Amino acid sequence: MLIVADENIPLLDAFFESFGEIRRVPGRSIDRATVEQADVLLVRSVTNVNRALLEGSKVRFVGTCTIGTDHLDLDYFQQAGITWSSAPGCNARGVVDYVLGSLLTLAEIEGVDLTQRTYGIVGAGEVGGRLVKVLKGLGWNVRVCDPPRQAAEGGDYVSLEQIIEQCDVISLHTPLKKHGSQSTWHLFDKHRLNQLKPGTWLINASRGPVVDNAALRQVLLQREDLQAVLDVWEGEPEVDVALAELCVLATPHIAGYSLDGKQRGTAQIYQAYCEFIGQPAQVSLSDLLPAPWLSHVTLHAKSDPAWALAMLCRGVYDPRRDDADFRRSLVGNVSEQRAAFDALRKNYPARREIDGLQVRIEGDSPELLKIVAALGATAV
Ligand SMILES: NC(=O)c1ccc[n+]([C@@H]2O[C@H](COP(=O)([O-])OP(=O)(O)OC[C@H]3O[C@@H](n4cnc5c(N)ncnc54)[C@H](O)[C@@H]3O)[C@@H](O)[C@H]2O)c1
Ligand SMILES: O=C(O)[C@H](O)[C@H](O)COP(=O)(O)O
Repeated sequence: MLIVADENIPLLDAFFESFGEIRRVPGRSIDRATVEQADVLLVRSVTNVNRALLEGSKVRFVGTCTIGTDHLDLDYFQQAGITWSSAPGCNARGVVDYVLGSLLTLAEIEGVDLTQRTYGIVGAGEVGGRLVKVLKGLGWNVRVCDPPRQAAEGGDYVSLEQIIEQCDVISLHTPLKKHGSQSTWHLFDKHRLNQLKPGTWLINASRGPVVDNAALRQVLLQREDLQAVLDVWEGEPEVDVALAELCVLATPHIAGYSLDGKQRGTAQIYQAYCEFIGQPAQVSLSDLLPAPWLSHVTLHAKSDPAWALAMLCRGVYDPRRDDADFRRSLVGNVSEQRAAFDALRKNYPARREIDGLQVRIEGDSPELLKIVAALGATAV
């Protein structure tokens, strides 16, 4: 049996070698000829998997080791009888950590107290839902917009217009949907961007086209009060360099790139494949994932809560390094810039997740305990 896999998928041997031959290919080079003889195709988000790629091939199972599925033609899979799976939630924690790090950076630059801001989360699924829990756990003021969930479940949601009117910080966590009533293509278009409250911070770690990038560049040029953080770009790996230069933080689609999240993605696809072939899963991620790089921290009860929050988050992950690496790569011609975008992602340092921390508080501090609990870390 032949498994064709994106070379950037971690732990391929550990999870898949018992099933057959694994052929590793750069994700953007996977083409008809590469997959023709494959039984199984394992991808990440950079490979468009559709009729043009698969028709005439032997592929019967497609796994994407990612949360997003906008690169998969699911209607075609159904017509062609191809089983598929994604990895829901696998790297959601990494994105939450990225947003927390971005907020800390913005607060430092702007001299703002994060506890005094109102946060608008657009899309409250695996990523947005976890982010809401962390922010509410910190006692911060949060509004949530998720029309599909609101229609299905009811609950305490607001409209996008209310988010724009009421929030100082807007963080986007919707899937990219190009068509239909819940389309998120250019959800933030020129009109909505112009309506942002003075001083709004806009964070996009969902998919590039959820924000009209050309419009955002124009609006940022006209309105110095707005601050943007972009992890995802229209047309990536090519980015609008002028837009990147206007952002407070600019990163090459690495918000979810924790080691834990990437390995979890492979593990989830392995489990889905075992179900597909009717075999019990025999390999477990817990036997493979290394212990956290930073595990035990002791805080004195008298330490300042804002300092403690920043120290705990940044001790594990600080997006400023990714921003600096990315900015250094924004030189040269377009093909050099595209190559640099992919190289930064391929050679990404092994980063861990904040909820792997174990925190001891020396003395009595309900405020610090609240922070530890909100971050999902363990108080010991
Ligand atoms: N930058 C990264 O590294 C990174 C990492 C993980 C995920 N992502 C992106 O983030 C997206 C969200 O991830 P998730 O795991 O939370 O997905 P999810 O499917 O669990 O949740 C998405 C939520 O968005 C809601 N939604 C859909 N249309 C909406 C709209 N028009 N307005 C408001 N809400 C809407 C859905 O109802 C759902 O609750 C993924 O689809 C992926 O594209 C990016
Ligand atoms: O959808 C996802 O899971 C994320 O966007 C993921 O981080 C994408 O990573 P890639 O597949 O591009 O390596």
